Amino acid sequence: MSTYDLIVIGAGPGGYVCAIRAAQLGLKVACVEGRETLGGTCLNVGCIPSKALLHASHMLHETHENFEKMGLMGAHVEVDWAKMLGYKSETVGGNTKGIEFLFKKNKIDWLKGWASIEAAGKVKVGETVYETKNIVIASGSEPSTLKGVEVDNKAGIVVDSTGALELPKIPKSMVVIGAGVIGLELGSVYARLGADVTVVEFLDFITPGMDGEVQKQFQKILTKQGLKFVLGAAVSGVSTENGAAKVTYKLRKDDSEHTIDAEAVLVATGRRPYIAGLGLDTLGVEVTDRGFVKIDDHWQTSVKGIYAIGDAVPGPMLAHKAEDEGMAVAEVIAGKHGHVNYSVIPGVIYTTPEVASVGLTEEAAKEAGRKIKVGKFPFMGNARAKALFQADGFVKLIADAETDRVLGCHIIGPNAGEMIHEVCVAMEFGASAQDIALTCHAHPTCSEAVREAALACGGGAIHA
Ligand SMILES: NC(=O)c1ccc[n+]([C@@H]2O[C@H](COP(=O)([O-])OP(=O)(O)OC[C@H]3O[C@@H](n4cnc5c(N)ncnc54)[C@H](O)[C@@H]3O)[C@@H](O)[C@H]2O)c1
Repeated sequence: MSTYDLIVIGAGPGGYVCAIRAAQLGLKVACVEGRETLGGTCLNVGCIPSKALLHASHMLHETHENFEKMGLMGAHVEVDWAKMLGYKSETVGGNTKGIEFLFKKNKIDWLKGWASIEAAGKVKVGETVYETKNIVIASGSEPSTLKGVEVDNKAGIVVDSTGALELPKIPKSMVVIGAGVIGLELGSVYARLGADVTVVEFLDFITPGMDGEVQKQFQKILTKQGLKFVLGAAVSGVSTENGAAKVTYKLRKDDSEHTIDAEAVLVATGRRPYIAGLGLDTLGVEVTDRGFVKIDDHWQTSVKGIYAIGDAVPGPMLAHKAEDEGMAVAEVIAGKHGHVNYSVIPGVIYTTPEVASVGLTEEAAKEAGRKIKVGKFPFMGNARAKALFQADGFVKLIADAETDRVLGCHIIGPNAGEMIHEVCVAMEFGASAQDIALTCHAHPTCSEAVREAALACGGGAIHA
């Protein structure tokens, strides 16, 4: 059997991107994937299917809430759930097939099955042991479990993010446990589809790690959209009876116990690395106390020739962070320089409006003792956002008080997930807020709000 230069374990965004880049650099590459289709969590049961449902439910919301305001009259649009799920599956299928095509084009062997590592240089799939010079672990993550809560995606009552993508019906009521990215994206899907959604969150605020002002405004916007929030509440158990669920939680402020009944419960309390079965213990690959694979500056684990990237290693669990690491580690293995700028990794919540951020929050900057300027601009002053009925948010740009260098940006607004990239590029180039302010922005666009926030870091925004 021929020897590979690289075997990548896992064909999610980290793994498949790593395999493609390594093949482009002339390496002989195989990628092991046990799922029926390539693309990992992101394409199969994560980013992509959820975006299809977010889009469809947003369209529904537009017909119900905004069409009449624009003079678009007519019959009330109804949901055909089976058809909507079909659209979601087609979106997924088109993308996973695309990766298969890219593998063929780049002459990457797809080793079908679940891998374990016998030793450095030996990967076992089924009964076959493959020889390779290098191994990259890109095995991703899985939903974490919660004590007292049993997820059963098949039954479709208490589900995790995977089960929430194909509930048997649109529930009349839903409890979402955890006000993180998954809980709020999928919670807003079902709220728009007509469910009465209550989000129960352990902390006293939503979206931990985000800018404080963004958290508050985002919660207000979601509340206006019909989501209810119970904050400072620890869920201690969920029971099911007669096709419905009862969620028990304790308020942290007074330890009082409460319950909520719901037709469906989404458990969205985080994800954990998926590395069971790889045989890392036997190999002596070190892991952190939270179960992430330990790596050095070149993504190499404690065992030479075995690398790890993506959700399996510490850092934000984001597909694009995994992709960047995948490309970088392929470069390193090919003897070149791989680089990831961890201070410029955007984060996006794909609700409507979207929430996007990059770099330092105001709180983190202050905690680090940095002197900063904050330039804020509300979308109320942006003509385009107003025409889209999405003017409730703002752009907040953070710059160094002395050098004016851009340190971070936080946006709630229409297509914030697209807009954030102008700031990412600016940060990569070490730009100042003035550089953004002096850059001509097309009118009328939502991106003008980014320029206005940059102007607000200096002489002042024009339309504020
Ligand atoms: N758009 C995106 O970029 C995107 C989309 C989906 C997932 N992801 C990533 O996937 C990972 C998992 O997402 P997530 O939303 O599940 O996790 P998360 O860590 O973002 O949020 C989980 C929330 O659950 C709360 N929680 C934990 N235990 C609780 C309890 N007993 N009762 C009440 N609340 C409790 C936590 O305080 C936290 O706010 C994240 O790293 C996220 O960034 C990203």
